[in-house]
Amino acid sequence: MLELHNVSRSFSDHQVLQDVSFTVPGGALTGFVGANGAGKTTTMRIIMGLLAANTGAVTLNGVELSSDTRPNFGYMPEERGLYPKQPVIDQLVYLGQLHGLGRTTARSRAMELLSRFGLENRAKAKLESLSLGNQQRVQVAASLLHEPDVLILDEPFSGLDPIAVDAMSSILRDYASRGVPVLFSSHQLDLLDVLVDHLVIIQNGKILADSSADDLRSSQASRHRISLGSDAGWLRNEPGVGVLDISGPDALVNFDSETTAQRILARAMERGSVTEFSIYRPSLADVYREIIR
Ligand SMILES: Nc1ncnc2c1ncn2[C@@H]1O[C@H](COP(=O)(O)OP(=O)(O)OP(=O)(O)O)[C@@H](O)[C@H]1O
Repeated sequence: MLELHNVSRSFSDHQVLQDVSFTVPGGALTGFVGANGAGKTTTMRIIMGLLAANTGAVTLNGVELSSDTRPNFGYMPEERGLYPKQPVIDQLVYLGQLHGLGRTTARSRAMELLSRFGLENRAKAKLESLSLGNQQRVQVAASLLHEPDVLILDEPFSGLDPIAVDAMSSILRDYASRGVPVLFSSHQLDLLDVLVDHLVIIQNGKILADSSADDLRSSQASRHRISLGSDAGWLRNEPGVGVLDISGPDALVNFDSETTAQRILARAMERGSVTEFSIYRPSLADVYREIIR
């Protein structure tokens, strides 16, 4: 398990991270979300040791990180680090060697990863000749070459089409299933909903949530989605009903009790047709919007 303990960081007088503490469990995919400028990249760079924290510590399995332990990290930075004009395989072999692999091992690891990502036929192509999705896969392959103990990825899904998103998701899930902590940032909340096991939410450099996805979803009051044959505006005047949204005949509400839910169902049926009356399970996108409000 990777843990941040009260990490703070300022640039001049701008405090970018304030007492940031969270966990990235092993064997789980952890999503890291927050608005532009919230502090995600800064946090990841501190985890990687590319930037120093002013205060606080980062530990892996309880041991504070030093430059000796960080080489086992895999990192995909926001500013992608590969050379567009160089052949894919040459760059991967070179990076593998930088991580201490012998040339032959680096080449065989690189080819193994490329074939796992369906790119074995593009090994000799220049990076720039690949589609964005395939370039992104090569970037991830570069971060996996040395079989890292921790994987940190800055927006690995940005700019990918749905097929490439699926491929990237299965690569990350596969890697996490080895027991490795995987942390990735993303602005795609719908994707996080299906992908992550654990979610960390950051806003203005402060952590607002650090929980399993299931706990976060169940932390929200249960809601009901109602669709009627006519305008649902009357629900606003009913005691015990909290209206979250009404749009013509459709409403999203919460009830103060099951008794209220049953009373409203009966009232709705008296008034006309009821096409939907169902419990609505909040998505992580709903939870995120609720928490940052
Ligand atoms: N080297 C730096 N010098 C000064 N300010 C910086 C530096 N690096 C980051 N910042 C500031 O820190 C804040 C957080 O930036 P950061 O890149 O960590 O946010 P982010 O959550 O990754 O944003 P995005 O989603 O847009 O990538 C921003 O206000 C940014 O301008």
